[in-house]
Amino acid sequence: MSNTALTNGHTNGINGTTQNGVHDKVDFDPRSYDDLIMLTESVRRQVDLKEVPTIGIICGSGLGKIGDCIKDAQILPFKQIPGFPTTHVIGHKGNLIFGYLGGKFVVCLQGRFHPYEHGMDLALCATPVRLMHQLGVKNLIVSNAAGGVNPKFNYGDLMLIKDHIFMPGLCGFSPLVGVNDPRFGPRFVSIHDAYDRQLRQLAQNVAKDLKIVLHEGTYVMSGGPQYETPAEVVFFKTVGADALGMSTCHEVTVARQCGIRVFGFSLITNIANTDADNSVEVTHEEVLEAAREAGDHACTFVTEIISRV
Ligand SMILES: O=P(O)(O)O[C@H]1O[C@H](CO)[C@@H](O)[C@H]1O
Ligand SMILES: Nc1nc2[nH]cnc2c(=O)[nH]1
Repeated sequence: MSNTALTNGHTNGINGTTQNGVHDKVDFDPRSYDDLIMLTESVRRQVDLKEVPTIGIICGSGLGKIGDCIKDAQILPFKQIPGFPTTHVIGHKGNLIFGYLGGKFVVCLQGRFHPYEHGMDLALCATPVRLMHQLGVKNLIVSNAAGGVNPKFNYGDLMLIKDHIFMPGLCGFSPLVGVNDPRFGPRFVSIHDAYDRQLRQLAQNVAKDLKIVLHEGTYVMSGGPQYETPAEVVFFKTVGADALGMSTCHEVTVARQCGIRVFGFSLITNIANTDADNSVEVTHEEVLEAAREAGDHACTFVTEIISRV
């Protein structure tokens, strides 16, 4: 089957009307397990699940090319998924894609929800990970565009995420706050091994074979949407950051709560400036341009990792 955009069972989202009897829930509560099950059932009804998708992918800003590489793709726009908000960030297409990559049946989020877009409702923004878990995902590949802090990093490099500093999470904005339904996973989640060691080793082997420069480092998620001041970049550098972004950590936290193994990588789209006397502007256009240039590269890397998982 060639790539197919699915238009049956249309719904307009959280507050939308539904057609074809697909979903009659008007309000979606991201902390309700029952709502998650309804969301999952709606997706199952709209897609022909040929196999259980055991691998999930989340595409970062401008990295939607990874989703475009999927074969026999069934494309479900976010607006057809009840409970999913819309994504407003340019470079995030807003599709849930099912199909084959690296010889495996995968589910891919071509676009993500950033907390700054949705009133810092991190549970809502991480709902796609809970959906993936319900669908059978065991391994999650998360990607993002990030500013490089480590002086060894260059524009266009890839960084494997070894660990993270989840700034909103440290300030009480965690997707796990609020009443916890134990069906989502434990109340207290150990996050010491968030980025799976075996998958990191596998990725290093892939990078070596493909002759790709792959750094390893710590990703910091700030709340955004503003980029960092030079003083903030120095602060993050001092506490151990190698790359800066505004996503990923909430998704990884939820993935770990439900027992999904995680592999994450950042594409270094700009070099973060530490000197207030040397004004260097960062723009989202620049971020997207870097991601566009690295699209094929990232796609080959992810495809090869998946084929070896
Ligand atoms: O993390 P992703 O989705 O790649 O997006 C990154 O790019 C945007 C800024 O240019 C921010 O949203 C930042 O988080
Ligand atoms: N916070 C943050 N996010 C980014 N996403 C891409 N580049 C950057 C950056 O420099 N800072």
